[in-house]
Amino acid sequence: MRTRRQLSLLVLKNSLMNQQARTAATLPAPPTPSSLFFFSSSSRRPTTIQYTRSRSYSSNITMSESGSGSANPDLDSLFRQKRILRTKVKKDLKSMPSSQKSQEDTAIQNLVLESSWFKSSKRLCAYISCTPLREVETSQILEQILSHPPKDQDNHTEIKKKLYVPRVEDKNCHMRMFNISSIHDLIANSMNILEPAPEDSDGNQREDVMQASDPVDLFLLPGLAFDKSGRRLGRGGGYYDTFLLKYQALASERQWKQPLLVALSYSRQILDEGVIPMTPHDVLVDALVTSSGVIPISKTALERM
Ligand SMILES: Nc1nc2c(c(=O)[nH]1)N(C=O)[C@@H](CNc1ccc(C(=O)N[C@@H](CCC(=O)O)C(=O)O)cc1)CN2
Ligand SMILES: Nc1ncnc2c1ncn2[C@@H]1O[C@H](COP(=O)(O)OP(=O)(O)OP(=O)(O)O)[C@@H](O)[C@H]1O
Repeated sequence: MRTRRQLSLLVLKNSLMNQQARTAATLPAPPTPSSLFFFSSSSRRPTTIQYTRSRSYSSNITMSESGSGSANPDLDSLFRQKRILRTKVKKDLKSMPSSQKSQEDTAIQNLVLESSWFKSSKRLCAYISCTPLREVETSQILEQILSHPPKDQDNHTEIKKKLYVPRVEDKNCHMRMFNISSIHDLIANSMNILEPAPEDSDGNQREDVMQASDPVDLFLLPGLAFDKSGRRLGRGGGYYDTFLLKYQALASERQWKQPLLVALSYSRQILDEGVIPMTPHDVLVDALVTSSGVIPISKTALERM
């Protein structure tokens, strides 16, 4: 089995290969290292980071020990900066007044439920919000999807949406998304997050989204912090980035439209550009939903939202 470090180097290699195949438009000019307060000003090794606006973030890190496959201090430093930022954001979320939290939870979910891109979605992957993690709630959205299909303006019942939710398979960034049709399909895992068992109560295998014959059109993503360039800081497991890269590759292979990646965020989770450190496997989101409104970021989002 590969170690996390080997996996990361593999992803870096794939990412560099993918970069050649993609048409990448340029992100806004990156801030200078001195303006990134989480970036060390004493980096001892040469690091060139190219900011690309492709569906996944690709950074080209010049390794001073090229080809050695040994530790990369620049990458280590970025992961360290991510850990520091996670601690800071978690502390800030803990201090969020519960009245503000519930006001934002309701506003964000209503924005999603009332949006055309949500209403028109047929198959979606969403997270099951976990209260101790202080994530934006998804309970109202999930309830709406799983209970009664919404009615459109002419009072026609829309086609019931197909919902896939995450299940962590192991500690090696491996997560799957299974189809559920009821909230009762979920059980709490060791991290106290509700997730589906791979088999239903009749012993039938649930559909894994990677095996589905039709494309997912929408992902509702959790995260600890985001910026208006689409950068997303997760909880550090690498689960979502790994999954999204695999799903994007599957969609390309099958010539499907790429899914819209929408992250749900409290206002305080939106950080200034340049503050969120990016590592090679990070996938950019297409849009953010905050209590103040939807923020489309990518060209895809501007076209579809
Ligand atoms: N609701 C929800 N489901 C999800 C995710 C998520 O972020 N939110 N995941 C997204 O990947 C996957 C699970 N990954 C997770 C990774 C870390 C932690 C967690 O509890 N982290 C602690 C710190 C633990 C530690 O430091 O060892 C924390 O964040 O406080 C939870 C889920 C799949 N399901
Ligand atoms: N110094 C390091 N060098 C290489 N890989 C590392 C290093 N530190 C952490 N990792 C790996 O990177 C992955 C975490 O990536 P990252 O911190 O970008 O996750 P995330 O984007 O916050 O999480 P997610 O994708 O689940 O939302 C983990 O698999 C971890 O083992």
